[in-house]
Amino acid sequence: MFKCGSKREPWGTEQHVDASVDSLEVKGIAMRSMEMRIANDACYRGMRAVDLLLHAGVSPHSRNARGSTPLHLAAFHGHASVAAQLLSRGAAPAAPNHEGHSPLHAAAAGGGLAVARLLLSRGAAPSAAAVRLAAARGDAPMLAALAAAGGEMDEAAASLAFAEAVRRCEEGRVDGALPPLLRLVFAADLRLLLARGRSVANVTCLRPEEEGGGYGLYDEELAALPLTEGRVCAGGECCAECSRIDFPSLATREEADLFLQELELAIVPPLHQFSLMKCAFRDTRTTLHFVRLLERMRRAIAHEYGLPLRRVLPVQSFVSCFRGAQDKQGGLHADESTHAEMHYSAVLYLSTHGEDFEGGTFYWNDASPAGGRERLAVPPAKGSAVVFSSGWENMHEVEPLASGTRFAVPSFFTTCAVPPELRRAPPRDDAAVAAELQRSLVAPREAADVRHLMMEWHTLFAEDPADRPEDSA
Ligand SMILES: O=C(O)CCC(=O)C(=O)O
Ligand SMILES: [Fe+2]
Repeated sequence: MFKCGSKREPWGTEQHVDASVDSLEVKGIAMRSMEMRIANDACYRGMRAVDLLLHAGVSPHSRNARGSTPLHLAAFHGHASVAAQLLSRGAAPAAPNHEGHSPLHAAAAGGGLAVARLLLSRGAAPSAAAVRLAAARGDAPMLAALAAAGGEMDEAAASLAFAEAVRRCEEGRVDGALPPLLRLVFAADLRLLLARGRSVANVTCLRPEEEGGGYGLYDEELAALPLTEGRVCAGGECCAECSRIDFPSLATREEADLFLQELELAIVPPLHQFSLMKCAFRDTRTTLHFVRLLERMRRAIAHEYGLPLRRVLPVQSFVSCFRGAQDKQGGLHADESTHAEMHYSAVLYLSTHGEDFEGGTFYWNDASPAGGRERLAVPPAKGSAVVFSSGWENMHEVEPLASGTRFAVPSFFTTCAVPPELRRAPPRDDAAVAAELQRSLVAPREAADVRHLMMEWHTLFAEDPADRPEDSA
């Protein structure tokens, strides 16, 4: 039986051999079948033997029982020179087999990057199925090659790639291949998020009239504070424009449900909060789900406010859980007023108003032009999020919970630089990034490790290596 290495061959080479035992005679060499011989030689002897066979008249279009061509087989086994030879002899770069799989699909399944690049350069289209195969294998270079040709990850592919990243972390395989994979997932997540839609309401930035004032105020005191146009953004570099953005689906329902399952076990009464720090001491899977969502919020903020990704740092993120009637949940406040370094906020909801709980609605609370205050309701829905500039223009409050359980993930970001005394040299390469992820996220030994991660985040999860800051925030 024909076997090529130890790889599983999804397009059925083995059946092919069983099905085509027709003897042929070429230049005195007895063979069971030409197709088999090409496939075999592609695997073991490479181009020279294939060259001889092709010269002897074997067709590069020959197919096995599943309709796979020699090009499919060369692609799966990563023989770029054989594939090039077959292509130069007229092999069709995109011909599907009986299952509809193209040679590129075979390359994506087998990890033959050079063949994949060759096929793409000959016009092979990167199908969603090929992208998903590469995603499931966590093959970042293959995913990058497919994306460069227009084959970007869809939601299923991004989740497969992330699941593979989680698996590697759980199995202790945190190496230089992991950061590029995570960066691809995070970039896909932002693209997919924006495709799911959002609605933006621009608002005039507001700050306290009195310089240095306006901090630590709540409720009536805050409502009465004299304000003027502009941002404070103490110590940071914020965008000059302010807004509030509704994302109907910052997390998909499946993601929200998965995360929620974990949280329901982790946040048991009387606990009603769960921070990333506590999360990192719980288990790798929950931590990484948290990190993926937090990074999506960070990228959404950088994108919406036109800020370089390296300037947006997470300062705090936690899951809040309120159960049953609560007299007071969140009075009127502005996030930047409560903590000066909070410049951008995001609140992701994991529960739905009217289904999982009653009350608990989020309200914008603005001074009305006619005097007094006016409120605008944002009823939480599973997977939805509000993202906003944290200044005095975006005062908000949360209505007391009447019944049910309400999970939310309030997250706060700063544009302040990391204080010089806490800065570390940015990691030199992806192996160093991986080592840092292992130390501060996958297997932290003390809370300080996770705390430090927040400050290093922007260097570990930069858009690309060139975006890693040399000496600043
Ligand atoms: O849970 C919410 O809806 C908002 C929470 C909030 O405003 C905050 O934590 O600052
Ligand atoms: Fe808030």
